[in-house]
Amino acid sequence: MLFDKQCLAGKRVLITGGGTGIGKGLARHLAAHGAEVHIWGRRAQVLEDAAAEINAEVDAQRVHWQAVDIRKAEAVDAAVGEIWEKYGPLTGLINNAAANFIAPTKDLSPRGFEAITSTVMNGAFFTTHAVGRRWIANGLKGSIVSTLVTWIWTGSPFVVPSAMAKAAVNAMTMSLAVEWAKYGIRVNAVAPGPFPTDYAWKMLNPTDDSSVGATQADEVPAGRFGEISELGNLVLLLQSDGCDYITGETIAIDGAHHLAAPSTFAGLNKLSDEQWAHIKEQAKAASEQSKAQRTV
Ligand SMILES: CCCCCCCCCCC/C=C/C(=O)SCCNC(=O)CCNC(=O)[C@H](O)C(C)(C)COP(=O)(O)OP(=O)(O)OC[C@H]1O[C@@H](n2cnc3c(N)ncnc32)[C@H](O)[C@@H]1OP(=O)(O)O
Ligand SMILES: NC(=O)C1=CN([C@@H]2O[C@H](COP(=O)(O)OP(=O)(O)OC[C@H]3O[C@@H](n4cnc5c(N)ncnc54)[C@H](OP(=O)(O)O)[C@@H]3O)[C@@H](O)[C@H]2O)C=CC1
Repeated sequence: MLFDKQCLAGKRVLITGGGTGIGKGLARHLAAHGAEVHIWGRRAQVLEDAAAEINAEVDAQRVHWQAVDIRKAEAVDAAVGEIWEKYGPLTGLINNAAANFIAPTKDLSPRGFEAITSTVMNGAFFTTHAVGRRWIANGLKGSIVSTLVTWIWTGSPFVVPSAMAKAAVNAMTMSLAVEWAKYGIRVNAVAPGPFPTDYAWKMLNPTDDSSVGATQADEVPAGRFGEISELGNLVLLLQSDGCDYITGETIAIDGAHHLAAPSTFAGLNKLSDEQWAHIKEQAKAASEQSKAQRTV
């Protein structure tokens, strides 16, 4: 193990979207290094199962969950208040929840745009605001890390609402790093390349035709996908007290993918309307399955 098993003892970190994929991997990694972790999502059973799984692994009740829709500012504020009252102040926040699907921009409806941007941009702001203003009011320092993506620098066709909203969270990162440095609040972000997770791949690579650049391991100069433990180590460092002078940074962790150019969805330019209809049908089927489990 690279870091001491207890290096995050005394830390209390909230991870939005912590019940699945990367968020769950980060929850596991931080809990395995001694942190108390709070995970959010909209499906109670998914969160309960994730918390139970990790707690069994670490042999302690270190992971707690709340069903919260981060698009609802009042629900976010109430849930953060509940953590403060029941457990004590958070020391860290990971803005990780997101929504996304690939689609030709000309065919996007306003509601499709809103579904993605309200989650990625508004959700990250509401959570950051609810946590940050409590830190400031209580005179506490804290660490915020947002999970972005390298297309904040390159842009990417066919995921325009995501690219726009992630770029907005990058702007929030740089802006608040300056505004909140005097309170001891650090605001950073990570920009992962491809780390295949179940749901993201159903949304971004739902059919054989959609297997292009951004989701292909052989187009990563490092020749492989990322491993969540690597991302976990980076986030752990940013959540520890070991590098407090880093703030306002977005750190790529992508095996040099975005520097090598094919890491966007540009390859989807060749698809026909029929192929797009099939992609939408497959992605929507996955969404419907997940929506049926939502409790908020
Ligand atoms: C340079 C780049 C290098 C990087 C390379 C790395 C490669 C990977 C990079 C990955 C980066 C980011 C990844 C992610 O963010 S993956 C996250 C995936 N996870 C999720 O999306 C979880 C949450 N998802 C959801 O909640 C749903 O799936 C959904 C996104 C659909 C939102 O659900 P919601 O209930 O809010 O919305 P509705 O179902 O009511 O739909 C709202 C409108 O959107 C339209 N819609 C929905 N799905 C599609 C689709 N597949 N195609 C087109 N349109 C869609 C839907 O019809 C609604 O609109 P209308 O009412 O007008 O019909
Ligand atoms: N996988 C990859 O290669 C990459 C991923 N990323 C980023 O990493 C993060 C995690 O993605 P990944 O693990 O792959 O995908 P997942 O779909 O597994 O994770 C997204 C999580 O967000 C939660 N979520 C979505 N909407 C809301 C909402 N309104 N309120 C609360 N929670 C919500 C989902 O839970 P629920 O639906 O139950 O609410 C889910 O747990 C995202 O920010 C993504 O953009 C960045 C680059 C690459």
